[in-house]
Amino acid sequence: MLRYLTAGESHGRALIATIEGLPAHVAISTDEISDALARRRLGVGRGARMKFERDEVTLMTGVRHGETLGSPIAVVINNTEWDKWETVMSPDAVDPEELAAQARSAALTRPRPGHADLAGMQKYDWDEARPILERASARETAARVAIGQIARNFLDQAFGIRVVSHVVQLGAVASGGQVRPTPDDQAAIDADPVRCFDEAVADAMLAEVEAAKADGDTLGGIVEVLAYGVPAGLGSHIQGDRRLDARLAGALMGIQAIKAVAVGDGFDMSTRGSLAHDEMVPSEHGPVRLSNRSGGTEGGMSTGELLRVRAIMKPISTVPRALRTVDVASNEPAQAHHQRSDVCAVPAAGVVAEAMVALVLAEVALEKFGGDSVEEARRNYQAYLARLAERGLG
Ligand SMILES: Cc1cc2nc3c(=O)[nH]c(=O)nc-3n(C[C@H](O)[C@H](O)[C@H](O)COP(=O)(O)O)c2cc1C
Ligand SMILES: C=C(O[C@@H]1CC(C(=O)O)=C[C@@H](OP(=O)(O)O)[C@H]1O)C(=O)O
Repeated sequence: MLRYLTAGESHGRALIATIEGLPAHVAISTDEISDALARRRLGVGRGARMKFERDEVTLMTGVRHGETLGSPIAVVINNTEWDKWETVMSPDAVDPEELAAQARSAALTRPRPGHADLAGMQKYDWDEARPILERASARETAARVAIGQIARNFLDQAFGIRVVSHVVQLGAVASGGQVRPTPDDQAAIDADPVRCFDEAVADAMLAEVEAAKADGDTLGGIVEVLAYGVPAGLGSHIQGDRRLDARLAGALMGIQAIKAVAVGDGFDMSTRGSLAHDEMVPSEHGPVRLSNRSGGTEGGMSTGELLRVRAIMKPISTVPRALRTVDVASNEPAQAHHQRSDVCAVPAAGVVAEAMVALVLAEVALEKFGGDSVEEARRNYQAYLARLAERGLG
């Protein structure tokens, strides 16, 4: 069983992620995790914080001499800005006068539309938004990307499964969707300021971000994650919560600001059956599908075709042209708090989505193949492939 959790506040001392259930001998290094975290900072449209803050990674437990031990892994990402927040975010009680002297400690009583602020203040009994926004912030996604990288290495080393993402829509500018990168294109995608692989629209997407910025507005979009090398038979039809499509959707919807997920042709599938399904014909290796509209899952199981999922991100909630809200201290109309913010984080959301897809795939692959070492997982996987071939089904 694969289990993972993150902890940490946006301006706290550190983010922490733990993951348990990965086998022994997954090759992983601190540098690889740091590189993954650097990728999450990519993309035009991110705010000032991306420039001055660094992700300082320490692999605390579960890894020795570049290999996982099979024991719980704990990763810490230190917040390099901690000295500025030490009083405001102190775990222990602080001198009230010292706290009041800090501009950062001002009570946030004007909840920002689109954020967790108001619902969190209602639910957790707080008079201001700081105790809520600190954990609701997508700063937390750094912790997921860190453990997602270990899951990625496991998938690649045991099964040759590789994940890549690209931006397919930014604001009103959409790629035709037919230009699909492979994992070998990752460097080229990351080099593009909007992480778009479709040269025909990349410049227009960039212009869309600049226009939103000039207007004091923010921008949403759509990312697509592709997983290559996924064998048929991961996930299951036998219970809703075991379905691969349901687990992918849950994991992607669990990312801040993701408001819809489409598996395969997703929202375009409400048409005729003859236009929606993937016909099969015989081949010397068994049945092959003539198309992949399903996006690589049928009946909650992987089909062996390219896994293709999309996540729809809403525009950044903190809009520079501040939105109307209510000051809950006075119940008077007010403008929402705004200090700084990303204009667009869709390119970064793609990197987070890759991590979540990798974690789900690692989970279902371990359910199917088990294994306490990478070698054992690989052997079990190869035995399964051999059995499919023996039956003329793969
Ligand atoms: C990578 C990433 C960066 C984000 N950066 C910001 C930001 O700078 N400002 C902001 O208002 N929201 C940002 N968000 C979105 C908020 O975290 C999110 O909208 C908020 O927590 C409310 O959650 P919900 O949108 O899922 O309801 C970001 C989201 C992601 C995935
Ligand atoms: C720090 C990160 O993202 C933050 C996510 C975020 C939000 O509200 O989600 C708001 C911004 O932070 P702040 O409110 O402090 O300016 C982003 O910078 C990060 O991704 O590492």
